[in-house]
Amino acid sequence: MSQHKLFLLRHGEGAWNKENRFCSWVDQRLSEDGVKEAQECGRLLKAQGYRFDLVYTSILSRSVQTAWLVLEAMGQEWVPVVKSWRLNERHYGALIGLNRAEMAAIHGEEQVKVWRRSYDVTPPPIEESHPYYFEIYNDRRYNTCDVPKESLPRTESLKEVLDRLLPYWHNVIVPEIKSGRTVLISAHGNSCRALLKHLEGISDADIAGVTLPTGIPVLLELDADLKPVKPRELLGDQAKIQAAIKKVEDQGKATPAGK
Ligand SMILES: O=C(O)[C@@H](COP(=O)(O)O)OP(=O)(O)O
Repeated sequence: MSQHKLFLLRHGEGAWNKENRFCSWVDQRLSEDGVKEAQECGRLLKAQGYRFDLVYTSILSRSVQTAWLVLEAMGQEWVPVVKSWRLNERHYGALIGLNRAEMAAIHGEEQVKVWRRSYDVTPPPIEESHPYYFEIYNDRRYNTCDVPKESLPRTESLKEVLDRLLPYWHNVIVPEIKSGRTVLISAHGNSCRALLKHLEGISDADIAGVTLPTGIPVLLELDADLKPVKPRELLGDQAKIQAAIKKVEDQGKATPAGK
């Protein structure tokens, strides 16, 4: 029997989603379309009568901004928003800032798919010579983490995302859900995929086929042990959602659709 509703949300479109660049730990704000997606998401959730008690975000602006816009559109601005680096997007290492289509043209679409969607393949780490290294690690938000800055990742597979996310899930989020609070997690494509893998028991192979579009809320209905009682539901116009998923998948093609 469904005891709890949990909502996962990949933030609205960010500036680098539009440019088809791996954004990861670079702090980009939402694009104009991303702002609209987040507001639309809030309007949809309000129209369907949902109410949140707590919102969790990463410490990247695009997920925080999305949470604010959703709550504003729902008229629930008072709801607490709690942030943790453990919900950050996957650290894409040396791939950060690179264009996916250009990478596919150089390394092949299959390699780009392996980097983006496989469970346990780790891209090369980011080095100090990388153009975004100091922008990331000199940012004072990374002084606030529950691990020393030196221990923060320099690259991650999806498995490593799950490894750093699960302690936060179990110790911080689970007790709130079990105490009856309705939680929204406003995070990222891969941090949400990692959590979905855990909650739904998706195999290492099958997680490669799971892609989340921006700004679309995912509803999970969970039993008392936080096991899903039915398939996840992506809320909204299903034809538009399928088109949005295809658009994200096609970002890894050498010549993305529309070019
Ligand atoms: O890091 C990024 O560029 C995207 C994910 O990229 P892909 O795994 O889809 O390539 O993360 P998000 O926009 O959810 O923060």
